[in-house]
Amino acid sequence: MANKLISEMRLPKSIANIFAARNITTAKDALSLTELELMKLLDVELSEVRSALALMSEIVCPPYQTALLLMEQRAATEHLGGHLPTRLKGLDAALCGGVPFGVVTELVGPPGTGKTQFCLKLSLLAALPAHYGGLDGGVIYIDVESTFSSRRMIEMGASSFPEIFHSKGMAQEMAGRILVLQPTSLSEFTESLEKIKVSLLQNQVKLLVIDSMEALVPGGHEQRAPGQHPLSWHISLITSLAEFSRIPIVVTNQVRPQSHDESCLYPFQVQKMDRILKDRTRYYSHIVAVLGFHWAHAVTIRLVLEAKSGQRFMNVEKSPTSPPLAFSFTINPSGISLLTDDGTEMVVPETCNLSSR
Ligand SMILES: Nc1ncnc2c1ncn2[C@@H]1O[C@H](COP(=O)(O)OP(=O)(O)OP(=O)(O)O)[C@@H](O)[C@H]1O
Repeated sequence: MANKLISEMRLPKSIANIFAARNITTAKDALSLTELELMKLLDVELSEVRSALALMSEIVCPPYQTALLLMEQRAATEHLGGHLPTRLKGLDAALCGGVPFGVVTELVGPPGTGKTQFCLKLSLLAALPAHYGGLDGGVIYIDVESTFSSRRMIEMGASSFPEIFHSKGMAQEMAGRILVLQPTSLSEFTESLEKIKVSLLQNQVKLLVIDSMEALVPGGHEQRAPGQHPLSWHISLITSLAEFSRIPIVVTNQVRPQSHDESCLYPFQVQKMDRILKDRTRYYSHIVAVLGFHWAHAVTIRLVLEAKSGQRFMNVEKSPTSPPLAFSFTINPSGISLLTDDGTEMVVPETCNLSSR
């Protein structure tokens, strides 16, 4: 902005010409001099200098917004916002209604903890007719690990919404709204993403699932220079897709420790749970998201799924609306169920302290 040309600022011609004659061509050139210096240099009255500077400042300053204006804008675009309710009462309360539109939500955890089960249920909920609380839309499910199971999804539907799934043709209709892509390589994944903007519009997509990103880059946890990660382009595209389409984007991943030192391990990687409970902050403080810092910052909500001693936990590890909370859950024919709607607040002051590493 400061490099804007004075000749394009519609100053009175007389003073604009003097600036040009003194070789003061940009707003930056003029605004870095004092009023007195300008008076001397341009040989004009103080009042003329002041009005020229005022006009330039107005043009080059980024526009400010009041909190009231921001609130009004938010209210006006509320219909573009919103949430996909997960139907897990405590989690929806923590997330102010469910998985938010327009941002990336990450599910992380080791194999078998329920990430895919959660994604299948969310897909079903997005495809469900609006009068049953769904989004009545299409879903694009990028199934990198080939773990998508339509049979399991219909089982979840029939157990959770028997009135819909037992009526003739509804299971087929719901399943028909979910487009499954199974890229087998990073280049196929790249191709799918390149075409996705059009598919989102054509199929009235209300949810995009990627299960999982990390599976695309073996050794993706290795530390690389910023911008050198093989998924850098994909990460930027996914965040911009979320903003552009205003739909929820859910991505599954794994997290790994940066070192083999046990103090840097994630709770699910530590054998003795009591050690974690004693010093939970220590374990959480060293998390490094498997796709690195670029990804860590691209994610607005991170839910960590873990299983220990036969018990499963879902932790709200990063959220703009909730403190770190832990919910215990089970997986049953209808999908994921919370054992209690009240989450346990976790004392994890350094949970989001990824960048400090
Ligand atoms: N019908 C069902 N009833 C109860 N539990 C089930 C059912 N189907 C699957 N599960 C449970 O779901 C778990 C698998 O979850 P899921 O496939 O979501 O794991 P994941 O975290 O996605 O793993 P990965 O990273 O390997 O893909 C299994 O441990 C199994 O116990």
